[in-house]
Amino acid sequence: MSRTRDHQVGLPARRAATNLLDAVLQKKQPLDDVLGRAQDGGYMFDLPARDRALARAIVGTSLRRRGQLDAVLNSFLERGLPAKAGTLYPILLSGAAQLLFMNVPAHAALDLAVRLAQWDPKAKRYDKLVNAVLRRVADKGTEILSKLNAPRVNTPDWLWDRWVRAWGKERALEIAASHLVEAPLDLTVKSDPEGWAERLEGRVLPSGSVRLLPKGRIEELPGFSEGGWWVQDVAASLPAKMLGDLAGKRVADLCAAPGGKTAQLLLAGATVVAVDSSPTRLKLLEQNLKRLGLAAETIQADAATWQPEERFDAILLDAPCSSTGTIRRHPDIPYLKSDKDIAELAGLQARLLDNAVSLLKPGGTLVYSTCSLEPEEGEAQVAALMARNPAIRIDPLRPDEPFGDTEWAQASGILRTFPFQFQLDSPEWSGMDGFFAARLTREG
Ligand SMILES: C[S@@+](CC[C@H](N)C(=O)[O-])C[C@H]1O[C@@H](n2cnc3c(N)ncnc32)[C@H](O)[C@@H]1O
Repeated sequence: MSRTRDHQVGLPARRAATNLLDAVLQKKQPLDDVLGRAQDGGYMFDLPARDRALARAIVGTSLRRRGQLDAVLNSFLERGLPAKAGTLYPILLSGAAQLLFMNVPAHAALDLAVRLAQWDPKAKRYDKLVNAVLRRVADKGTEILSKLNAPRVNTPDWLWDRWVRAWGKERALEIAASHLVEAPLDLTVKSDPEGWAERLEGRVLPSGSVRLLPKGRIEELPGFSEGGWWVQDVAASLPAKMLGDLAGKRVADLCAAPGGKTAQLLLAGATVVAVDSSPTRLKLLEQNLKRLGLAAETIQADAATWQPEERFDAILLDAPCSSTGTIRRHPDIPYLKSDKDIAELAGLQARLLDNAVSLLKPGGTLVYSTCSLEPEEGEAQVAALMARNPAIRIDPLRPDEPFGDTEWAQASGILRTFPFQFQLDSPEWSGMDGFFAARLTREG
């Protein structure tokens, strides 16, 4: 294949990556939304699987390494980035990512980036700038990178400051370092973890989850359509387990969609009422349960005000949150969320908690969880609930129950996980989402 033809072959994937980065970083759209749209008709709908995978890898690397890439680019953009330049910034960012972190040969990365600029009416007058800047990135970028603290510079200040305040500098660095590597794919299986691990070339984790390295579309993996398993990070599988054996119990799963925890509650023997305010997400939950051969009553309602006639033996409240514990999987979060979002979400979580408590039978159990590293959405939320409502107590994790003796169980009896935990033998196989969960009881 000639060099020109080779480059043309790589163009659609680069164009998709540029458009995806433009949507996330310049138009502030969540990556999952634009990728989702891509499947059914948007950015990548007509690309073969190999190009889709390449586009995703370019986008992931550009977001994970954005701080380093910006530092390198800025040192060659003497007058900064021109305004109103269309996709110029995503072209430079993704070009630098390919040169510095993806082993793409310089001639290919440069040629493709220049073509992308020429194709965009707003960026085309900067085609020579693209060529000049990326040439310097190829020559000098590695040297500049060697002077940077990668975990720190790839974490925006607003998150870095929060994590240092909450967890100290050492842990903040460990959290940030974990975000440089894409997360593995964890599955919760209905049964036979060893069998599924063998079929999917995965490993069984001590918790019973099966871990794989991400490969292609999830819907195409063996066992998906027959409902043998569902995708759920190992940390996300822990809160429902804190409710223990639920045989014969009536359980409300508030904020239930897409249903990973509903499925766990059903398999633990509960009769489940699954509540979510989003009709589209509730539909997804229904589809997921159907695929898994499970059934729950589903209700579309605002869980902050919902008042059914009967109270529940147990409640799981897996509240909407900033999701800063899932940045390994969602590297766009640092650039889309803010302190303001966290304050607003904390207000909603408090209202959800107050209503959840009112739905609990005396002596009943409530597990409150979030996939956030922010204490306002976890530890502080529970402390404030107990101050408002003296009948609520923490029912501490005991050393003799599953994972009660792990580093995730805190002295106060709550669960707190970090993305740098769960280290296996290589970074690609390691890590877990950052999660908070507390088991609470209502006395009287
Ligand atoms: C963290 S997700 C839940 C994940 C789910 N528990 C699982 O394990 O698959 C939060 C959910 O809360 C829902 N939600 C947000 N605000 C809500 C509200 N006021 N009432 C009910 N559901 C809400 C969202 O639609 C979203 O599906």
